[in-house]
Amino acid sequence: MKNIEIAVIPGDGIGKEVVPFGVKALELAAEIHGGLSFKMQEFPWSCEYYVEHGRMMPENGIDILKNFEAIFLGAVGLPKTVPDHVSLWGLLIAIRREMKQYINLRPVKQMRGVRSPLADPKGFDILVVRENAEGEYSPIGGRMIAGNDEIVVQNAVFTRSGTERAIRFAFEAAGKRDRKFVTSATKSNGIIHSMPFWDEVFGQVGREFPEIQQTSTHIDALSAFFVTKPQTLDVVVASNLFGDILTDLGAGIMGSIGIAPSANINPDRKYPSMFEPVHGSAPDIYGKGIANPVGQMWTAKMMLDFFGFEDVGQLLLDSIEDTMEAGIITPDLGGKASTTEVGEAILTKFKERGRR
Ligand SMILES: NC(=O)C1=CN([C@@H]2O[C@H](COP(=O)(O)OP(=O)(O)OC[C@H]3O[C@@H](n4cnc5c(N)ncnc54)[C@H](O)[C@@H]3O)[C@@H](O)[C@H]2O)C=CC1
Ligand SMILES: CC(=O)C(=O)O
Ligand SMILES: [K+]
Ligand SMILES: [Mn+2]
Repeated sequence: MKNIEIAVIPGDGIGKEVVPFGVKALELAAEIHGGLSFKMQEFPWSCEYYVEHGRMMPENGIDILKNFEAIFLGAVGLPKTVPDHVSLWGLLIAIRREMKQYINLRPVKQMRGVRSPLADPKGFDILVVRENAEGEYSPIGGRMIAGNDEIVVQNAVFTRSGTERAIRFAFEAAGKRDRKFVTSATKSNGIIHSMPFWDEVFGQVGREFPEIQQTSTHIDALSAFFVTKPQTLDVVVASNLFGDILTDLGAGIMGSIGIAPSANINPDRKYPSMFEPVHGSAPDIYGKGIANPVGQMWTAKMMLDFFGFEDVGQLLLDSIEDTMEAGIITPDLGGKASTTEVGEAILTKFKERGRR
């Protein structure tokens, strides 16, 4: 029997509405598998917690999380109450960095049962490998001289080790896929220090993988290719910000921001990895009961995969697609079903598939 201890952080907004279905999917996965169990502990760390305590999590929050094998998170952010840079850097980004979750894996693929907004999606299947611990997400810089002459500096940080490990991870991931093709997202025509450096490292690491087809594409053109010919892409490796933007675009071509999953991975497994959907707390729909739970539930599948339970994870993904194919979908996908109706329908399918 494998027992996995998980810290559950619903966070803010619709995170609180979709996480319960992700948790139920994990519990059901354990039941179906038979040799797996989860011990979950929930933490109320969020913007509401901030209002009460003046911080997003306790001072020893990171130490507390280190006792778990994984973190299952919803979303962070309540911009009318706490500025986004304060809330995200106080919880989400703090965890990514402190836990050395330097890889963010984000699949982008055409789903059964979802109508892609692309006229001819051609079965695209992309894995975005996003550098997740440095790059453009950086606390370095500052503001001076308030008023009309104000000066603001924001520095991006690229280390050789950080860049190499992200790119190497992407090549290794491509080696396990059919197409064996890595595209590097660059912008070395406009960003004259970090991106030529990124390209140089991509070339150097790429030489270790002669069996993998490899190319560099500027992020602007690559964004267009996500729309015009996503079926030509396989693994895409990108810096922190580029990967962030490309994966909401990826969610868009899949059909909705509400269905995309992600895994913040510490490949060394020295610290817990964190699993959260791509989407944020969606304050515009929070409280209406219409948030799509698919992103959170597919994220549960990524966690099952990470721990080596790919078979039951595949059953969960199949159940998600069955449900969408049956037309049980939330308004973001053009349907009328509620969060609960979709979540429960997926769990019912999952139970059926688990019995077979
Ligand atoms: N990883 C995280 O925790 C993230 C947090 N945020 C935070 O979330 C807050 C809102 O940010 P936004 O830029 O509006 O991004 P968002 O992803 O929360 O929402 C963007 C749009 O997608 C829709 N949407 C998102 N998830 C959905 C779901 N599951 N079902 C149906 N519709 C869904 C929303 O209603 C909204 O119209 C901010 O505080 C932001 O900083 C944003 C992105 C990621
Ligand atoms: C904040 C956000 O959207 C992300 O890093 O994924
Ligand atoms: K999220
Ligand atoms: Mn994002």
